[in-house]
Amino acid sequence: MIRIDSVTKRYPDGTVAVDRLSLEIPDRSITVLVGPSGCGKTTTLRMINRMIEPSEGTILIDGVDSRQQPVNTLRRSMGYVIQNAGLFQHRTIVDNIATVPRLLGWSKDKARARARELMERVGLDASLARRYPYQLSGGQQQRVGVARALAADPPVLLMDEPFSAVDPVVRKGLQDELLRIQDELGKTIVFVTHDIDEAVKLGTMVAVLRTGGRLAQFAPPAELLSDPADAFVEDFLGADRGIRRLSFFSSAGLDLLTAPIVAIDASAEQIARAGTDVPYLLVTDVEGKPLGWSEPRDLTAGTIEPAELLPCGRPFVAGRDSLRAALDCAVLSPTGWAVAVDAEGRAAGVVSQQTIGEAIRGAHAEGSRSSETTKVSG
Ligand SMILES: Nc1ncnc2c1ncn2[C@@H]1O[C@H](COP(=O)(O)OP(=O)(O)OP(=O)(O)O)[C@@H](O)[C@H]1O
Repeated sequence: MIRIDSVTKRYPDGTVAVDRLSLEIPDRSITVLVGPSGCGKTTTLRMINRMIEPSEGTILIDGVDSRQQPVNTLRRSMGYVIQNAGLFQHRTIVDNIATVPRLLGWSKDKARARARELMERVGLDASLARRYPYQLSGGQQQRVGVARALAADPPVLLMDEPFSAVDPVVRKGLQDELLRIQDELGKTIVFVTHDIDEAVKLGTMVAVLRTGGRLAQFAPPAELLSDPADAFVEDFLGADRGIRRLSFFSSAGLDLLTAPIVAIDASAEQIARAGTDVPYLLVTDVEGKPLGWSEPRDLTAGTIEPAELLPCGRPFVAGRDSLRAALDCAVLSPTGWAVAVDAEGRAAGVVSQQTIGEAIRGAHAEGSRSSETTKVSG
């Protein structure tokens, strides 16, 4: 839908912010522009909606040169979200969100109804509708910014570091919300960030730019992590690239053991049978939810005290979470074994660090034969 074709931006003082950039931005997915400060991300984004005009090259929207469209029509087909949301301080939340529909000539009632619907969609409580922006937290304001950009249902969303000013917990919530909205609405999103973790989490495709506005690599995140194009990209991805790549491998194939799991009301015979050739047993409550670890010889039927067990730590959800999540659980576990649970939080099995290590080696070997890796949650 959006094709950037050999675009250069030279500012009047001679600064080349973007240098012969070509990118095919796929429809209905999130394309992230990432790179160090000053590498031309914002300039590129603003050239898409013509807030900045390219010096050379063309930008095609649905195959048509963007310069052939009236600039107002073009901008209304592209929602725009910036850092700190950029809300109108003298307007209520509902009227901020209704801005573009009102400009398009919708009645006040219809525009406000649409705004209220969008508040719900971006996770804002209806009670905030009559407030003013200064009466909202940073994260809430950012949600209003997203709702405002979506108000006229534009096919394209341009987002310039929208979540950079909020704390990491709120930021994660906003990122998850964006992925959910994208799943539901299927917008074409171009997202600027300088945070590679955010790029890897959100991007279907990630464009890494280097200073001087040149493209270093354009690839899906899994490929970026497995095959960085050069030393610059490798450096930008950071030293823990290998660990991060594990987020793309599912825990579904892990060999989970169920034998070393006993319920708190287990009989002496059940404990003896479970503990024959494992160093630790996982004790669960009567519903099967993990309570903690114990060496088999320390367990006596009928007298198991949850407070005396070794903590079992955070479990991973079997099949849903990634190998990275499974490894993290094992590394943090006092026994070196990770606990897998089902969607209801009941123990689904246990797995040792060693088995996870073997699965990782297998996944890497498989991954190097096929680049068909998709994102896994957790
Ligand atoms: N109006 C301008 N006049 C001259 N140079 C400019 C202008 N706007 C931006 N630049 C320069 O162009 C280059 C790219 O700027 P741009 O804002 O696109 O980068 P960025 O990657 O978005 O940076 P950041 O992550 O710091 O926001 C920088 O060197 C910047 O100083």
